[in-house]
Amino acid sequence: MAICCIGAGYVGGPTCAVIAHKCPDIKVTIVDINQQRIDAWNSQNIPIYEPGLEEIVFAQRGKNLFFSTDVDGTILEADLIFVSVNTPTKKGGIGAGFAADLAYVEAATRNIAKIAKSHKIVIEKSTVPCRTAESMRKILDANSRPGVTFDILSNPEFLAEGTAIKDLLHPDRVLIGHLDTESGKRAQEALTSVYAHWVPKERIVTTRLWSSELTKLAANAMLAQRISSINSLSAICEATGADVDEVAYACGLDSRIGPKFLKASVGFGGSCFQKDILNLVYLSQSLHLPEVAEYWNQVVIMNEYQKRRFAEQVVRELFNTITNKKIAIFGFAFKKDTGDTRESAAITLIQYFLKENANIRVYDPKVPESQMRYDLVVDGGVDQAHYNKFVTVHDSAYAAAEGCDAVVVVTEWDEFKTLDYTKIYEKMNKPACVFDGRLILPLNKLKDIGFKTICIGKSLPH
Ligand SMILES: NC(=O)c1ccc[n+]([C@@H]2O[C@H](COP(=O)([O-])OP(=O)(O)OC[C@H]3O[C@@H](n4cnc5c(N)ncnc54)[C@H](O)[C@@H]3O)[C@@H](O)[C@H]2O)c1
Ligand SMILES: O=c1ccn([C@@H]2O[C@H](COP(=O)(O)OP(=O)(O)O[C@H]3O[C@H](CO)[C@@H](O)[C@H](O)[C@H]3O)[C@@H](O)[C@H]2O)c(=O)[nH]1
Repeated sequence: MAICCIGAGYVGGPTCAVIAHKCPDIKVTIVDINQQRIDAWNSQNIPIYEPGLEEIVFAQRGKNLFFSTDVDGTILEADLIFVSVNTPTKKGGIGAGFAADLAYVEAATRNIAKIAKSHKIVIEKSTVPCRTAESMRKILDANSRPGVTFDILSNPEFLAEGTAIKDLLHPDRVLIGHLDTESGKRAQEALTSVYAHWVPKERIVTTRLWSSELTKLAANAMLAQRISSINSLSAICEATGADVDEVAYACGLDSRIGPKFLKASVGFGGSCFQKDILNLVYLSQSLHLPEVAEYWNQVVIMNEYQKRRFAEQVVRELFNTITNKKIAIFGFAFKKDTGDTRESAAITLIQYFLKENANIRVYDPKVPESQMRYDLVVDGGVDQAHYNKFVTVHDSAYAAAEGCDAVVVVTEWDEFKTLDYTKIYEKMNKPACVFDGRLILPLNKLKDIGFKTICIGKSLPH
């Protein structure tokens, strides 16, 4: 069997590397139109930081795992084709700001139709709106060579960045949506046989196509909803003296609620949650279900509120002005153990602080300066000259904090928990403040050192 994966990104790369690792009898080729990305996958410096990924890629590459820009040639020889391209939120036109931009999915689908000379099983791996498979089928049928047939499956990916390899090796479930036809069932069995190399049969769930597509949006919306719920409660905690960690812990002990995804924070980031909820909101609006749309939209609104609330608190605690003050930002990635910065809360916070003319000194163990510059200047609208004057990037937390008025913890990197905060305190301006946007620091210890400590969801006397 030969598998082609179109899209060598955060999903295509790790997912198909794990398939190659677990299925030595299958040839897996991951293709992309981005030459630079493919070159990086073929180098010693792979383009994605993900614990455990490098080891798997280095072990399989050149054996049954290949990275290539030969999209057409790979489609031609494949039996199964994963479409794992990006589906960002549309920036213009109908549905701008909400709907998913399906241009990349459509381009990949048209390419498959044009090239295929034999039957292909086309698998939606990208996160797409409900009933996208129907559009893909129409495109394939209308553009294929005579006699060439296709099956379409939905196989959404549930991996989280930072734990992608663990999630792929031990998934809670693998979901395969298929049409209720003989051919659809055969296609589903073919894909099931791939996952069955390592995933227990009872964890491979099969549903109708549309249920599978909707499940992906629903799962992300529900996960994000839990974060917005606890974040909304964090505001009540600060106002009342309750402690959000205690509330989350005690709520999570109820087996019907469970403990996961109840960590209050400066707000969720990442390329998926916001995009997929907005997608669900748009779908609901399109289906003339305004109350449903409004319900889910509130999850995003609460997330924006949380980021803004935290940024305003920093300014307030620094005597209502941060002009020319130095603020150390600990962490730029959207979560720990990844170098991905898409929709990171750090971007929003730094934009806010720059508008107040603060000096920003950033440290992140995995995000290079070029990425920060891209996110803030190219994508984030910060003036280049302003960035050059007010933002510096440092190679350690200690260096970033030197001479600062405040440290703001934005990403929950483990190393921030065990820094020598006495050493940091000594080199900061006084009063020295620590704002813990992730609830990871030993605040009582920091207070004893002399820090003024401010933490989401806790009204600590500082
Ligand atoms: N990032 C995640 O953790 C995650 C998890 C689950 C699902 N998803 C979903 O998976 C999809 C991919 O996400 P990602 O984070 O991997 O995106 P990504 O931007 O990292 O990768 C997508 C890749 O597809 C390539 N591409 C686009 N059009 C192409 C074409 N026509 N032919 C060949 N290559 C093409 C791009 O060059 C890019 O390298 C999205 O729909 C996303 O919502 C992402
Ligand atoms: O209790 C929590 C859990 C997470 N977060 C934040 O939420 C964001 C998203 O985290 P996470 O879900 O762990 O990472 P993602 O890689 O965005 O993964 C989500 O999005 C993927 C893309 O669709 C899905 O496949 C995953 O199942 C889903 O968890 C990050 O900023 C986290 O810091 C919190 O603030 N509190």
